[in-house]
Amino acid sequence: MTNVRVAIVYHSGYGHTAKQAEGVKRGVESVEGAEALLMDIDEAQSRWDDLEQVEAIIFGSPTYMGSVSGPFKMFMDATSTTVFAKGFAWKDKIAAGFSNSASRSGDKLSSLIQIALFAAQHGMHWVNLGLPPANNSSTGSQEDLNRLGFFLGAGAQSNADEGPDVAPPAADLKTAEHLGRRVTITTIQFVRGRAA
Ligand SMILES: Cc1cc2nc3c(=O)[nH]c(=O)nc-3n(C[C@H](O)[C@H](O)[C@H](O)COP(=O)(O)O)c2cc1C
Repeated sequence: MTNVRVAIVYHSGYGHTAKQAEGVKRGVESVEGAEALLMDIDEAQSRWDDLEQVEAIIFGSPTYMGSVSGPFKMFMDATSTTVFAKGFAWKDKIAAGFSNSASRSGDKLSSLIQIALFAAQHGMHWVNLGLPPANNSSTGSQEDLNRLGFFLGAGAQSNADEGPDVAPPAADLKTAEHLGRRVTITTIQFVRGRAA
Protein backbone atom coordinates (compact mmCIF):
# COMPACT_ATOMS: atom_id res chain seq x y z
CA MET A 1 0.00 0.00 0.00
CA THR A 2 1.41 3.44 -0.92
CA ASN A 3 2.11 6.01 1.75
CA VAL A 4 -0.55 8.52 2.70
CA ARG A 5 0.80 12.05 2.05
CA VAL A 6 -0.07 14.85 4.43
CA ALA A 7 1.03 18.41 3.62
CA ILE A 8 1.52 21.06 6.31
CA VAL A 9 1.23 24.55 4.83
CA TYR A 10 1.95 27.45 7.17
CA HIS A 11 3.05 31.05 7.52
CA SER A 12 5.32 32.27 10.30
CA GLY A 13 6.59 35.83 10.50
CA TYR A 14 9.06 35.28 13.36
CA GLY A 15 9.46 31.50 13.67
CA HIS A 16 7.00 30.58 16.43
CA THR A 17 4.28 29.13 14.22
CA ALA A 18 7.04 27.34 12.30
CA LYS A 19 7.85 25.47 15.54
CA GLN A 20 4.19 24.51 15.86
CA ALA A 21 4.23 23.32 12.23
CA GLU A 22 7.27 21.16 12.99
CA GLY A 23 5.31 19.63 15.87
CA VAL A 24 2.46 18.80 13.49
CA LYS A 25 5.00 17.20 11.15
CA ARG A 26 6.38 15.00 13.93
CA GLY A 27 2.83 13.84 14.62
CA VAL A 28 2.25 12.95 10.97
CA GLU A 29 5.52 11.04 10.83
CA SER A 30 4.70 9.10 14.00
CA VAL A 31 2.12 7.14 12.00
CA GLU A 32 3.43 4.20 9.99
CA GLY A 33 2.73 4.52 6.28
CA ALA A 34 2.55 8.32 6.29
CA GLU A 35 4.73 10.93 4.65
CA ALA A 36 4.77 14.62 5.67
CA LEU A 37 5.37 17.51 3.27
CA LEU A 38 6.20 20.59 5.33
CA MET A 39 6.16 23.85 3.38
CA ASP A 40 5.73 27.51 4.15
CA ILE A 41 3.27 29.51 2.07
CA ASP A 42 5.98 30.78 -0.29
CA GLU A 43 7.13 27.28 -1.13
CA ALA A 44 3.51 26.09 -1.30
CA GLN A 45 2.79 28.59 -4.05
CA SER A 46 5.44 26.93 -6.20
CA ARG A 47 4.17 23.43 -5.43
CA TRP A 48 0.50 23.47 -6.50
CA ASP A 49 0.97 20.15 -8.34
CA ASP A 50 2.34 18.47 -5.20
CA LEU A 51 -0.54 19.84 -3.15
CA GLU A 52 -2.97 18.39 -5.66
CA GLN A 53 -1.44 14.94 -5.08
CA VAL A 54 -1.63 14.81 -1.26
CA GLU A 55 -4.53 13.26 0.62
CA ALA A 56 -4.60 15.85 3.42
CA ILE A 57 -3.50 19.43 4.06
CA ILE A 58 -3.05 20.91 7.54
CA PHE A 59 -3.00 24.72 7.43
CA GLY A 60 -1.34 26.93 10.03
CA SER A 61 -1.11 30.68 10.58
CA PRO A 62 -0.12 32.98 13.41
CA THR A 63 -2.97 35.13 14.63
CA TYR A 64 -2.32 38.77 13.76
CA MET A 65 -4.90 41.36 14.79
CA GLY A 66 -7.49 38.68 15.52
CA SER A 67 -7.22 37.02 12.13
CA VAL A 68 -4.94 34.88 10.00
CA SER A 69 -1.83 36.82 9.01
CA GLY A 70 -1.83 38.95 5.87
CA PRO A 71 0.60 36.64 4.04
CA PHE A 72 -1.51 33.59 4.90
CA LYS A 73 -4.59 35.39 3.54
CA MET A 74 -2.65 36.10 0.34
CA PHE A 75 -2.03 32.38 0.06
CA MET A 76 -5.74 31.69 0.66
CA ASP A 77 -6.67 34.16 -2.06
CA ALA A 78 -4.14 32.66 -4.48
CA THR A 79 -5.95 29.32 -4.24
CA SER A 80 -9.03 30.88 -5.85
CA THR A 81 -7.34 30.87 -9.25
CA THR A 82 -4.81 28.06 -8.82
CA VAL A 83 -6.96 25.45 -7.07
CA PHE A 84 -10.64 26.44 -6.92
CA ALA A 85 -10.97 27.67 -10.50
CA LYS A 86 -9.04 24.63 -11.69
CA GLY A 87 -12.03 22.39 -11.04
CA PHE A 88 -12.30 22.16 -7.26
CA ALA A 89 -8.91 20.45 -7.14
CA TRP A 90 -8.78 19.97 -3.34
CA LYS A 91 -12.32 18.54 -3.06
CA ASP A 92 -12.54 15.56 -0.70
CA LYS A 93 -9.08 15.99 0.77
CA ILE A 94 -8.84 15.97 4.55
CA ALA A 95 -8.15 19.37 6.18
CA ALA A 96 -7.27 20.69 9.63
CA GLY A 97 -5.74 23.82 11.13
CA PHE A 98 -3.58 25.37 13.83
CA SER A 99 -2.77 28.84 15.06
CA ASN A 100 -0.29 30.43 17.43
CA SER A 101 -0.35 33.84 19.11
CA ALA A 102 1.08 35.76 22.06
CA SER A 103 -2.00 35.73 24.30
CA ARG A 104 -3.61 32.58 25.63
CA SER A 105 -6.76 33.36 23.70
CA GLY A 106 -5.44 36.15 21.47
CA ASP A 107 -8.56 35.50 19.33
CA LYS A 108 -6.96 32.44 17.74
CA LEU A 109 -10.42 30.93 17.38
CA SER A 110 -11.13 33.53 14.72
CA SER A 111 -8.16 32.25 12.69
CA LEU A 112 -9.21 28.62 13.11
CA ILE A 113 -12.74 29.45 11.96
CA GLN A 114 -11.33 31.30 8.95
CA ILE A 115 -9.18 28.30 8.04
CA ALA A 116 -12.08 25.84 8.49
CA LEU A 117 -14.29 27.96 6.26
CA PHE A 118 -11.51 28.19 3.69
CA ALA A 119 -11.26 24.38 3.70
CA ALA A 120 -15.04 24.14 3.28
CA GLN A 121 -14.87 26.46 0.26
CA HIS A 122 -12.51 23.91 -1.26
CA GLY A 123 -14.88 21.02 -0.45
CA MET A 124 -12.43 19.52 2.05
CA HIS A 125 -13.35 17.42 5.11
CA TRP A 126 -12.41 19.09 8.39
CA VAL A 127 -10.82 17.15 11.25
CA ASN A 128 -11.01 18.75 14.69
CA LEU A 129 -8.46 18.48 17.52
CA GLY A 130 -10.20 15.68 19.39
CA LEU A 131 -8.80 16.48 22.83
CA PRO A 132 -10.74 17.54 25.92
CA PRO A 133 -10.00 21.08 27.09
CA ALA A 134 -7.38 21.03 29.85
CA ASN A 135 -5.81 23.32 32.43
CA ASN A 136 -9.33 24.32 33.50
CA SER A 137 -9.53 22.82 36.99
CA SER A 138 -7.61 22.88 40.28
CA THR A 139 -5.73 19.76 39.16
CA GLY A 140 -4.90 21.09 35.68
CA SER A 141 -1.56 22.58 34.68
CA GLN A 142 0.26 24.46 31.94
CA GLU A 143 1.88 21.15 31.00
CA ASP A 144 -1.44 19.65 29.89
CA LEU A 145 -2.14 18.79 26.26
CA ASN A 146 -4.67 21.30 24.92
CA ARG A 147 -3.97 23.60 27.89
CA LEU A 148 -5.53 26.45 25.86
CA GLY A 149 -8.84 24.60 25.44
CA PHE A 150 -9.45 24.58 21.68
CA PHE A 151 -11.76 22.16 19.87
CA LEU A 152 -11.62 23.24 16.22
CA GLY A 153 -7.85 22.87 15.79
CA ALA A 154 -4.56 23.15 17.66
CA GLY A 155 -3.70 26.34 19.54
CA ALA A 156 -0.28 27.46 20.73
CA GLN A 157 0.83 30.45 22.76
CA SER A 158 4.22 32.14 22.50
CA ASN A 159 5.19 34.76 25.05
CA ALA A 160 5.75 38.06 23.26
CA ASP A 161 9.22 38.49 24.77
CA GLU A 162 10.49 35.00 23.92
CA GLY A 163 12.00 33.69 20.69
CA PRO A 164 11.05 30.49 18.88
CA ASP A 165 13.95 28.73 20.64
CA VAL A 166 11.75 28.56 23.77
CA ALA A 167 8.21 29.43 22.61
CA PRO A 168 5.66 27.98 22.18
CA PRO A 169 6.17 25.64 25.16
CA ALA A 170 6.38 21.86 25.09
CA ALA A 171 2.68 21.30 25.91
CA ASP A 172 1.64 23.25 22.81
CA LEU A 173 4.14 21.42 20.62
CA LYS A 174 2.77 18.10 21.93
CA THR A 175 -0.74 19.34 21.16
CA ALA A 176 0.42 20.12 17.60
CA GLU A 177 1.86 16.60 17.36
CA HIS A 178 -1.46 15.21 18.47
CA LEU A 179 -3.23 17.08 15.66
CA GLY A 180 -0.78 15.78 13.06
CA ARG A 181 -1.21 12.22 14.27
CA ARG A 182 -5.01 12.44 14.47
CA VAL A 183 -5.32 13.90 10.97
CA THR A 184 -3.02 11.23 9.56
CA ILE A 185 -4.90 8.33 11.16
CA THR A 186 -8.19 9.79 9.96
CA THR A 187 -6.75 10.20 6.46
CA ILE A 188 -5.63 6.57 6.36
CA GLN A 189 -9.11 5.43 7.44
CA PHE A 190 -10.68 7.69 4.82
CA VAL A 191 -8.42 6.57 1.98
CA ARG A 192 -8.80 2.88 2.83
CA GLY A 193 -12.56 3.29 3.14
CA ARG A 194 -12.75 4.92 -0.25
CA ALA A 195 -10.69 2.10 -1.78
CA ALA A 196 -12.92 -0.61 -0.28
C1 LIG B 1 0.90 42.36 13.28
C2 LIG B 1 0.77 41.51 14.51
C3 LIG B 1 -0.46 41.34 15.08
C4 LIG B 1 -0.62 40.51 16.19
N1 LIG B 1 -1.87 40.29 16.70
C5 LIG B 1 -2.03 39.41 17.72
C6 LIG B 1 -3.33 39.07 18.18
O1 LIG B 1 -4.36 39.50 17.65
N2 LIG B 1 -3.42 38.25 19.25
C7 LIG B 1 -2.31 37.76 19.89
O2 LIG B 1 -2.47 37.05 20.86
N3 LIG B 1 -1.07 38.01 19.43
C8 LIG B 1 -0.91 38.81 18.35
N4 LIG B 1 0.34 39.05 17.85
C9 LIG B 1 1.48 38.29 18.40
C10 LIG B 1 1.82 37.08 17.51
O3 LIG B 1 0.66 36.28 17.27
C11 LIG B 1 2.88 36.22 18.19
O4 LIG B 1 4.05 37.01 18.35
C12 LIG B 1 3.21 34.97 17.44
O5 LIG B 1 4.02 34.14 18.23
C13 LIG B 1 3.89 35.25 16.12
O6 LIG B 1 4.06 34.04 15.43
P1 LIG B 1 5.16 33.93 14.29
O7 LIG B 1 6.52 34.05 14.96
O8 LIG B 1 4.96 32.57 13.71
O9 LIG B 1 4.90 35.03 13.31
C14 LIG B 1 0.52 39.86 16.75
C15 LIG B 1 1.77 40.07 16.18
C16 LIG B 1 1.90 40.86 15.05
C17 LIG B 1 3.26 41.02 14.43
